Amino acid sequence: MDMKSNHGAPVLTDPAPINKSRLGIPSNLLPYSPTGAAFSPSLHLTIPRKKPGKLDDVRASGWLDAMKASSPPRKKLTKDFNFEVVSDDTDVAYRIWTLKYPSALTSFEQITNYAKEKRIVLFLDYDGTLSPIVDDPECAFMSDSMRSAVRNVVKYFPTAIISGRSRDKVCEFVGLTELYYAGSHGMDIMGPVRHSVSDDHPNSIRSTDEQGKEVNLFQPASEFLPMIDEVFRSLVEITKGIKGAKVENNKFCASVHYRNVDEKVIVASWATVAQCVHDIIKDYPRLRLTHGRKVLEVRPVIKWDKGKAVEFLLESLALSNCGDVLPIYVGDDRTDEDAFKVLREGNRGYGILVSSVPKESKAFYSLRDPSEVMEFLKSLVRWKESSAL
Ligand SMILES: O=P(O)(O)OC[C@H]1O[C@H](O[C@H]2O[C@H](CO)[C@@H](O)[C@H](O)[C@H]2O)[C@H](O)[C@@H](O)[C@@H]1O
Repeated sequence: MDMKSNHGAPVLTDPAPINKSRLGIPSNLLPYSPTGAAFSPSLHLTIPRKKPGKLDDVRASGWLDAMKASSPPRKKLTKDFNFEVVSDDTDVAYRIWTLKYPSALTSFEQITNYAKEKRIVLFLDYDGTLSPIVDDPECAFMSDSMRSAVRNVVKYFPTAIISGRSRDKVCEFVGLTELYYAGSHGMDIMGPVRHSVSDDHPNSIRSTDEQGKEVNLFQPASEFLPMIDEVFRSLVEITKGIKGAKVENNKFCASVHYRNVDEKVIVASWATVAQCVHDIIKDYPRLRLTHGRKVLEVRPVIKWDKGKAVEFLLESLALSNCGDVLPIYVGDDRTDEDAFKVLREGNRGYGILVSSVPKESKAFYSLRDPSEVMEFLKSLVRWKESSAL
């Protein structure tokens, strides 16, 4: 992989927002959907207008549709996949879906057959993958059994956790030192030191980890730190009257959670959250919005994402461009699709989507939930141990 052309300088895209948008909405305010996730245009909310025309901004730009789509109703899910099933038949729909995205557990032999003679590198998302989704983001703890599964897998396979959270926060949740961490959707990578071109990048600095080990800290969006901080504070201020809304500082991005906001409460609905975020970021053409699971994420307009982070880490580990390397990425969210895409399009490895409902994805395989992720990690360890005998 050519680090100079691919990673050396994350290029800032054109900050000029006007005339590139549909409906005259600045491009940074359009829902960012690199994978073409389906947003239903027919979803409709009855919401009183704050100011004439105002809520039309977020509705027309698709924000509300995308917010709805972050937890789609059963009917919609089955309709998206053209399943002629009634809404209660989610299990049937799921089983049909797994024809396209087979379970990584039932396909385990197929995966390991392919992995024979190859070095597996593991990339794991955190929320919804290693820890179950919970109402309070501060309480998304990883179970001890999951921690022990990760600790064991790390003994055999180079492993990195790539999260939307701040790197410090995800390190604190995971509490293991033997692996690599990338926070802020890959915009804050603490990886191994390697005397390669990536180490010479201005956004790359030598540092030491908590154990005093020399590491390479790569922060391609470092110049955005003051801006994100300012926006974080404005978002806290503007949403403080919205019951259930919560703003999280993820260092190089800010996340506005609406999981606990009542979707239909007239005075403080999802539409109000969307409008508040819109009102703040419309003045920041160098920031854009992405959608996660009941969360709006404000992040810099740079060409950097979890997919780039995977490529960067493979390069740092000197495992890029090696025919005998099999990267496996396990994740549950839209932002993980960037990594699935990199693996699929480069024909390099497998994405595994964690989902208990049918979803379109660039992944190859699926797992239902974090407990299946744990089972998969344990299976990898058993396989490795038995093949070493
Ligand atoms: O890339 P990830 O590690 O999956 O992080 C993505 C976001 O995860 C967190 O939010 C999600 O999980 C919360 C806890 O289960 C849940 O309450 C929330 O609704 C989910 O969106 C995290 O809080 C965000 O900052 C991350 O960006």
